[in-house]
Amino acid sequence: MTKLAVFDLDGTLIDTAPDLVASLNICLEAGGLPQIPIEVARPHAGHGAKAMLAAAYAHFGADLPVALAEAHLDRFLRHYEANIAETSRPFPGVLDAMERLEAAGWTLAVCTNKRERLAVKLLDELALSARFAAICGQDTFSGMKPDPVHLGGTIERSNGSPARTLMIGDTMTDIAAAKALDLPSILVDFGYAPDEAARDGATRVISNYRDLTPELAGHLIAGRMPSGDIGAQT
Ligand SMILES: O=C(O)COP(=O)(O)O
Ligand SMILES: [Mg+2]
Repeated sequence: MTKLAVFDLDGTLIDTAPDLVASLNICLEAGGLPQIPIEVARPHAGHGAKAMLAAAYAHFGADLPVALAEAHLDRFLRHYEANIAETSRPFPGVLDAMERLEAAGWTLAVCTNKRERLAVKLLDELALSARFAAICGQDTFSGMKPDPVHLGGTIERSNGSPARTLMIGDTMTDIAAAKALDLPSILVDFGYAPDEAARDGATRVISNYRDLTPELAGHLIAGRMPSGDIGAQT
C-alpha cells in the first residue's frame, strides 16, 4: 500500500491570505467599513470566509446582523471564486518537497476545509491538481476537519491506509484531524494559526519545507523519530 502525504491547503500548501483578504475588503467596503490590514486578517485566513467576516467586524467593533453576514458571505465567495489565484502561490520550498516525496514513491493528497469546487479551481489555476490523488473539501463528505470522516475519506479516495499516512497542516484543526485517526502530523509554523495547542499536538513542527524530506516522513509513519538534527538530513 502506498505511503500517503495529505496536505492542508490554506496556510500550508498555498499562501491564499492575500486573495482572501482582498475579497474580505470588498465586503468591508460594501459595509461602509475601512479596509483591514493583511496582518490583522491573516490569522483568520485558515478558518473560512464566515470567520474572516466575523473577525473583521469584531476588529472594527461593528455589528454584523445575520442578514448582512449572509449577503457578505455570498459577495465574498463570488469575488473570491472569480479572483482565486490572482496572488495566491505555493509556499516557498513546498514544490521541491512534493517532488522529493513523489520521487520516493509517496502519493500526495489534499484535505481542506475550503469548498471542494474552490480548492480544485485554485489548484487547477496553479497547474497543481494533477499532482494529487484526491482533493477533498468541506463539502466532499458528511463532515469536515477535525471530523475524521474528512481525512479518512481523503485517505480512502487516495487508495491509502491510515497506517501509512502523514498529515501536514498549519492549524489545530489539521492536527486534531490527524489525532482522531491516530496519524502522525507535521505543523508548518509559518501558516495562519500555529497556536500552542497545535505545536504541542503535532508530531513534528517545521519552519521550512526543506525539512520535509522522505526520510523524515518515512520515520514519522514508522513511528520512529530520526536521531540528530533534522537540518543535517537535508
Ligand atoms: O477555508 C478554510 O476554512 C480553511 O482551509 P484549509 O483547511 O485548507 O486551511
Ligand atoms: Mg490551513
